[in-house]
Amino acid sequence: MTYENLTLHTDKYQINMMYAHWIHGTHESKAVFEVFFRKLPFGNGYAVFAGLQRIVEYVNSLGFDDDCIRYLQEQEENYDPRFLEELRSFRFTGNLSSVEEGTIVFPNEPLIRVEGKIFEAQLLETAILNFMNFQTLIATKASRIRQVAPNDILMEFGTRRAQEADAAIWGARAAYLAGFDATSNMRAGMLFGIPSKGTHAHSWVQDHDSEEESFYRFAAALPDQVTLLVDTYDTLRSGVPHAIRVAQSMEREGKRMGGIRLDSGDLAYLSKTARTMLDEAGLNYIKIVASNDLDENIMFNLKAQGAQIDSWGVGTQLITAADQPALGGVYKLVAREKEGAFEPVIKISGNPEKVSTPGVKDVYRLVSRETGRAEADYVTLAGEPEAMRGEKLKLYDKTHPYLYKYVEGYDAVPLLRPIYENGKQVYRLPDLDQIRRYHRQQLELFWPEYLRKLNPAVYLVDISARAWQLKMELIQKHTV
Ligand SMILES: Nc1ncnc2c1ncn2[C@@H]1O[C@H](COP(=O)(O)OP(=O)(O)OP(=O)(O)O)[C@@H](O)[C@H]1O
Ligand SMILES: O=P(O)(O)OC[C@H]1O[C@H](OP(=O)(O)OP(=O)(O)O)[C@H](O)[C@@H]1O
Ligand SMILES: O=C(O)c1cccnc1
Repeated sequence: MTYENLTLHTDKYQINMMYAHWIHGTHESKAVFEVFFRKLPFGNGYAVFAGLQRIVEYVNSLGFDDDCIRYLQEQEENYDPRFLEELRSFRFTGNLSSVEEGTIVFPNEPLIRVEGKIFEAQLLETAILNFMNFQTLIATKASRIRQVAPNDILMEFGTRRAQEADAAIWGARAAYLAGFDATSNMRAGMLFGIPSKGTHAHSWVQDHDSEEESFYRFAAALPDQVTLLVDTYDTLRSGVPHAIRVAQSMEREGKRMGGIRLDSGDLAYLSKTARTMLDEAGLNYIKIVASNDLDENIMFNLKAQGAQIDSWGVGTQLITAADQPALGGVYKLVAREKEGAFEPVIKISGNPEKVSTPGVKDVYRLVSRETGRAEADYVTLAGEPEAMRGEKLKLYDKTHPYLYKYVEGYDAVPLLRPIYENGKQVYRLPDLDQIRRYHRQQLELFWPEYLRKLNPAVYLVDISARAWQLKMELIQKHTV
């Protein structure tokens, strides 16, 4: 059963709302939705935005074909056949702006803005959140892992534990854009141009009469930079000595072994002892690769213990974002068309964090000209001129308004880029290596205090006085 069309990759309630709009003749009226998340994952100080390429591919491929129409007809007898006929000509004709992949992002700022016919904008919610939430989560996890091993080789090994095939390949891509060096997934390598890397499994060793024979045969087949897994029987008594013998015999043929891999036991002790054994045998060029349920915390600990690990294979914990398996990004209506103009709308909640910020918004990163570092992100109503003109701004902490700071002498970098205008794609998707470079530049914009893994400083995301005023007015309007 393969069916690639993603048009019905949405919740039924979206189609029901589309239908109800169609019934009442309001389906062509315009609306604006914004995507944001409220809380950073993993206790991290920032998130790494990802998912845009998938969103663009999805929007470009939208189309209700015969199978979709037939299914909708069968599923819901209320749907008028004329509505279903109209779906056949459905395509996205609106505007979509988004933060670029690899951008460092924070809670409560617009990351994607969709402006279009309500009929169209409503359908997109589920898929956009699905792609953005997952990929941003994995990119953020990968970025944390990169932080603890800034100079080592990082390999993504997660496919066998991923939540199915799409998660494996898009997760591999997210990991790469946030700083991993390679993936073991060949399809992700082929589709996205990610370097692929691999060693061998225990089965290779088990499938031979002896470990040593298995090493010789593997090295003979793949002499160029071969990495041997040394923990099948006894790492220090058998695996490492056998690998050393094979490496020495390779040297006699003018070849060099790439590495050994440790996949169990005390990785600090084993790597240090293996390093000494390799060095004493004159094989200091052989790298040590580690794997086994690694994450940024274990890696940090291993480094603190002086582990001699050059290269890390990280699977389950990364690809499943095991310590926080979902990012809570949301897609909220911020304005609707009324009598030909956009009217801001709000969602009130007993939980102050869940009260939405009404109105069509922009977001700027205020980068100090003096230090080259980001001072704050500034969320405005669309078109507010002060930040764009570089005027002195007073930024408040909205929970504790007595806390404020002035910023001036900054460049206001708009974070939302036009991706679609009137349904036409106006953004050229960068290639993955450009995104990786851009992500590295993004990291350099931030003081290390915001980037540290544990208890990072909270970066200021401020909303303009006008946006705040509008929010207060709408809260009052709806609560009296
Ligand atoms: N020195 C260390 N300090 C902290 N954690 C470590 C250290 N060495 C290994 N670990 C981690 O401890 C966890 C448990 O390893 P465990 O001992 O269960 O593996 P194992 O039993 O040796 O191997 P396996 O069960 O996969 O064959 C793994 O996540 C591993 O990465
Ligand atoms: O541990 P992860 O971070 O997910 O990395 C991938 C793991 O997959 C492989 O073994 P597999 O899990 O298939 O078998 P094992 O647990 O017996 O080593 C590999 O040896 C790693 O241990
Ligand atoms: O190449 C490897 O060593 C590898 C790949 C996937 C999972 N575990 C290990």
